[in-house]
Amino acid sequence: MAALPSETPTNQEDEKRHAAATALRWVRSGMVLGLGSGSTSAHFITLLGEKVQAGELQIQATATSQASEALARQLGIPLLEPRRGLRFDLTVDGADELDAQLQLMKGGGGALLREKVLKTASDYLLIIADSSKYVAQLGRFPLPLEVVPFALPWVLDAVEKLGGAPVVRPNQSQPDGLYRSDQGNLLVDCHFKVISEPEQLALQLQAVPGIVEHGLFLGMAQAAVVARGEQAVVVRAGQVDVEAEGFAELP
Ligand SMILES: O=C(CO)[C@H](O)[C@H](O)COP(=O)(O)O
Repeated sequence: MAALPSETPTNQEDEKRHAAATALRWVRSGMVLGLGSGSTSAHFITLLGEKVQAGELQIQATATSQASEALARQLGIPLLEPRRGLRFDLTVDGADELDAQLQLMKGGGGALLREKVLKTASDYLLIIADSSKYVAQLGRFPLPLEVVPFALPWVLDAVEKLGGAPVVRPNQSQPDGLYRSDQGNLLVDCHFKVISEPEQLALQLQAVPGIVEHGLFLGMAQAAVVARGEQAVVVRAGQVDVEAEGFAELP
């Protein structure tokens, strides 16, 4: 795995904010943006909102979750509803894990379905992450699945056969004690420990009826900004560049 610069003691939240601030260099006035979900994306949306309020950026956006949409609305970011033909110049989103080949694990915040929908309608996916997310191999973080409630028992059986220990995501504030996605579906977190063949696993999961989407995002991201200590590095498949003037140009 291509190495990040050596670690200096830092706060994870500072790294998230630093990655989000660096990602602003990708944004140009006139762009239509996809807004990701989770705490790193929330930093990005907040910083973006400040630029919009200051009149420094004119952009429009669609969010990947109700939470991100509410934050963007509160900050005065012009929002677009889903419609046919809508495309995004750039989507900026977090990840639970990423490797040097830009294989991603996403969905820790439960928004993987909308995240994949927006990514598929985007010309460019930029991932923003703190250094803890950069891994040699995917799988330590449990792989999230969005699952139709009726199909749950058979999905659990199928995941077990594939070698992952499935856990239905809890939410104690719900009457049934279970977490629901923005679509009203359940989330199942699959503990594989190591995912040695992500492409094969993705195909196997796609073949299980009732799994609406899985959290493996393979071959989808163009670049990632990973913050470590005071530095932000840009990861493109197989390559790590320490922050440098001009790296942020879109291809
Ligand atoms: O995939 C996601 C939500 O579905 C998030 O991007 C992922 O969970 C990272 O979250 P955070 O930035 O809070 O660490």
